[in-house]
Amino acid sequence: MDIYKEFYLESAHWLPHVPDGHKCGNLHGHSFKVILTVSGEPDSKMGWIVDFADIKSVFQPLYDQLDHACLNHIEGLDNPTSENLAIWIWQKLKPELNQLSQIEVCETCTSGCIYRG
Ligand SMILES: Nc1nc2c(c(=O)[nH]1)N=C([C@H](O)[C@H](O)COP(=O)(O)OP(=O)(O)OP(=O)(O)O)CN2
Ligand SMILES: [Zn+2]
Repeated sequence: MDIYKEFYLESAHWLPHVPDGHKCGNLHGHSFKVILTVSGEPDSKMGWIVDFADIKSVFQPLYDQLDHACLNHIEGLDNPTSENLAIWIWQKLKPELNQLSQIEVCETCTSGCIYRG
């Protein structure tokens, strides 16, 4: 079974490797949506896989780093595509949240990526 928790980040970025004239080479902002999926079987007594609040707690330090920040200035995010952001979050979160199975990063309402490690 899968459960998920959504987070919303207001962050700025630019993409340093796009060709001259590409709009994403300019500093701009997104309301990023990050969806963390955790998989497993519900505990027989609690009836849940993990408390949603525990997912929130473990993501909070990363949220604090990413929200209202320029992503390019964060170590490891000098090229902050959706793909690289998903990998960055995975690498930081997986050791703390063993049942993490998927990270979805949406840059806009129509664009995003899904990473499963
Ligand atoms: N594979 C990827 N492609 C692009 C990424 C990315 O992270 N991975 N990022 C961008 C830009 O950050 C851009 O801001 C978002 O892209 P896009 O979907 O083109 O944004 P628009 O709102 O302009 O989309 P429209 O549907 O054209 O309005 C670019 N590509
Ligand atoms: Zn962008």
